[in-house]
Amino acid sequence: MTEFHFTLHATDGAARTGRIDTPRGEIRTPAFMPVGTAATVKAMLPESVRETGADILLGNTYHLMLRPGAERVARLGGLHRFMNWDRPILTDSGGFQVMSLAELRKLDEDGVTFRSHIDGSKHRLSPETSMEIQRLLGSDIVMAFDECPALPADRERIASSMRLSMRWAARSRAAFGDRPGHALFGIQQGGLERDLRAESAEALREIGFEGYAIGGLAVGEGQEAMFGCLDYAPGMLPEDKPRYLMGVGKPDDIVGAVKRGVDMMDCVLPSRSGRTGQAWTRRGQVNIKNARHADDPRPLDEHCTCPACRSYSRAYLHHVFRAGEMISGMLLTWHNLHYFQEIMAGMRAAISEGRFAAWEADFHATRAEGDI
Ligand SMILES: Nc1cc(CSc2ncc[nH]2)c2nc(N)[nH]c(=O)c2c1
Ligand SMILES: [Zn+2]
Repeated sequence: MTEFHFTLHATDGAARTGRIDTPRGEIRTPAFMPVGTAATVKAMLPESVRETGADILLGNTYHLMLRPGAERVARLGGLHRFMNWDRPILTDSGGFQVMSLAELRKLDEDGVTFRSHIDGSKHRLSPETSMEIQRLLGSDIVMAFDECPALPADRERIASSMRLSMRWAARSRAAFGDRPGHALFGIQQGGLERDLRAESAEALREIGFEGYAIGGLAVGEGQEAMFGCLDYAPGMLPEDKPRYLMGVGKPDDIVGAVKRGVDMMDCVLPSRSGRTGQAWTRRGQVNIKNARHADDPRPLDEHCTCPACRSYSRAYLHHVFRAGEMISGMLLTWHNLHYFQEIMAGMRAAISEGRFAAWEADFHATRAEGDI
């Protein structure tokens, strides 16, 4: 049985490239993880997600515990079997989604009680129940149960929330048990406060995890503040373990995060914006619903090798979006996920060849501002 093991191959400044070996396959870092919230990457078949270059995808404890239920998924063979994805899966621990989606939630030292946004039924999440749910799902990378304070928040609120999350991190570690080949990641909190970020990193290092996430960012602070925090936060975490920045982001967020030492990221952006007609390309964004594309015979991006760009015109994509046809969301999601993976592959190669700065300069130079 292959253990869970991270190997660093090369660094270029603070940027790193490497590989995570897991029993279900390798994860090439820096890695972008598509989000499969309800056991599906929306509008994509799993084999298509793999074709875009993804090594790992995300699932959600919150959504799956409510529907179809973690016990049911376990009875049916676990999440990999259930959704026909046999490579690594990372599941978030649920606390973040409760605070952003559930109704009537009550937070206390032990955990959080909430009502389902689907049918109003009452549920409880704690470090212990989150670990049990993620075990039932069978995910390869389990996230510690944390609390992510909504910003803006004052320093005292951020400090007390972070310290609660650190107590929950210790309980998550204890409840996770001994699961060879599986990983538990701790989540650093502390908002934009450097000293609180350091306190959190030290607390997590004391407990010991197979990987470390940077939480509490991409919650409305803006790119400048996020990068300011990423100028020091990744370096506070053990350098021989993967660093996962949660919920990020737009292409230029991703490039800036990798530049600052982040190894893994996830975001709903490429899939969600694909369904709304927003295409991300190396020359900037294309809003395919815009009338200017109605007669355009060119592909979204003439350099792109994805199915949408190989075989369809902007005029066609414009038409099927305007007509509300399902193929519209499929093709743009595929293109966006393909493009995001192309960015990751480009950065992995550039870092391993010591030319990240040149790659980054070219990345920014070709991105015309606004719609193209
Ligand atoms: N910005 C952001 C995003 C997410 C969701 S990541 C995700 N889950 C499922 C899909 N994507 C976070 N999750 C946790 N547990 N903690 C955080 O601080 C946090 C911060
Ligand atoms: Zn394409």
